[in-house]
Amino acid sequence: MNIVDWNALDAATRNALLERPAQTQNVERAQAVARIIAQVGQEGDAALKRLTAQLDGCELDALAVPGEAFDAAEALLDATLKKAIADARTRIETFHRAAAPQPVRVETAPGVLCERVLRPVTRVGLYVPAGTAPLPSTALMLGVPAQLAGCREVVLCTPPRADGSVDPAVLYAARLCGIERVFRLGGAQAVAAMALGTESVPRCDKLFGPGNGWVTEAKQQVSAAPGGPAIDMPAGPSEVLVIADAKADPRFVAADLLSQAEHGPDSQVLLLTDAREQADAVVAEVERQVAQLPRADTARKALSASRVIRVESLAQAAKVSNAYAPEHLILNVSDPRALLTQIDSAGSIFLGAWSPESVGDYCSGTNHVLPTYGHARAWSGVSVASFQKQITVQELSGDGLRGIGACALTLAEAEGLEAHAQAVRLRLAELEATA
Ligand SMILES: NC(=O)c1ccc[n+]([C@@H]2O[C@H](COP(=O)([O-])OP(=O)(O)OC[C@H]3O[C@@H](n4cnc5c(N)ncnc54)[C@H](O)[C@@H]3O)[C@@H](O)[C@H]2O)c1
Ligand SMILES: N[C@H](CO)Cc1c[nH]c[nH+]1
Ligand SMILES: [Zn+2]
Repeated sequence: MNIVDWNALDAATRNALLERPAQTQNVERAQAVARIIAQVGQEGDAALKRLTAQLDGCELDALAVPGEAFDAAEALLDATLKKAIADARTRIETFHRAAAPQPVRVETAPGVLCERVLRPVTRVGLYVPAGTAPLPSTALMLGVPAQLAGCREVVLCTPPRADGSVDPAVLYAARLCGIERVFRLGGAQAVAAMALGTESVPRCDKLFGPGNGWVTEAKQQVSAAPGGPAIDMPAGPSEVLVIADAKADPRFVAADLLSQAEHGPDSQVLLLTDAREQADAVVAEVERQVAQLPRADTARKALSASRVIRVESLAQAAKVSNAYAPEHLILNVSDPRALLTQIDSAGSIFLGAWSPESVGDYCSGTNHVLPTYGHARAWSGVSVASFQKQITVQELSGDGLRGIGACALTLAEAEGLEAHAQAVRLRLAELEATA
């Protein structure tokens, strides 16, 4: 890990430094994903089975996980893990319920009632990654808000293991969220199946979930197609940016950086510090800790695109962080609340020494499906609102229309839209005649 001084760099080098490794457009991958989507569209289940054999090394008779596999998964898991999944689920539900949008009902003028009602997206498709490692926590992060929103049909896809089975913890977490329609599908083919529908997999209105470059590319392609499903956001390879001052414990900082580096070779981790010794200490500590990780090779690949940047002040660190817009931001500084006021863009923020990013991944209660690639500049993480439509409603009494009708007439006439004006004028005349 090289250490660089932000203030010694020219503008072009600074920009290059804040680019994601996976951001450069991968034309070959985009074309391969387009071919996968086309195959699924043309051949349905037959293409899904062939692609699963090719890409996941798994021959499948049926794509759906059989009902008895859920019971078997529950029996197989040890009690401590089941309790951890259930406890995490409870906290995720507590936060998401509290943060859920509320209906609105307000009179904007006498006799003019405006409302917002909430309706679930009817049929949603969830993707739970399992390439590098199965992520049952992601099943909770998607399943809980889908359940709270009241989505009527929820299907979940996750890559199968070579023997055709699915990680039992994923099945257990899915069932805790009321999901029993699980398909043994991964990558772009899973996304294509949920977007287009096949003999087995229902076509979904909106797709959710993180994944590797194949999954993210596929989500973007299917949502861009005419009539394609909506997607939650581009939630690609994990990222963390840590801002640490001289007081931060370099062991904690290094561990936090490595926690996201171990996700995949194209993950990216950054450290910004205003303390020269802190940068040196963290680099040394990362070297020490990475060697002890089972996923040392993966983490080392991610570290090759990592950044350690010295800044002149924490205020400058906040500006650099805002420009990068990280998925996760850790403020490991003496007064994190003060620094928080200077942060504009991040998926999720962790304050102080005792808030490792890992707790957000699993069990503090916030959602871990978050925008990457800098999309945190404009997107938010998954929430109950992501699974809902917010529909506005208005109801006017005769007096209400009398009160605001002239305003509508003036604006319609100014826009030259006579039929708009007429729809108001006719009613005003009728009210006049019957008064
Ligand atoms: N942003 C977020 O909120 C968030 C949350 C959790 C995980 N993540 C990220 O999700 C990703 C999970 O990736 P993963 O690989 O572990 O699992 P994954 O399930 O996303 O991908 C595995 C699938 O990729 C497909 N695939 C692999 N190589 C392929 C190839 N050469 N051609 C076509 N398809 C291929 C296979 O079908 C396989 O089933 C990681 O990058 C992790 O950082 C992000
Ligand atoms: N850090 C990931 C989101 O970028 C989520 C996750 C799941 N399990 C562990 N981590
Ligand atoms: Zn993680």
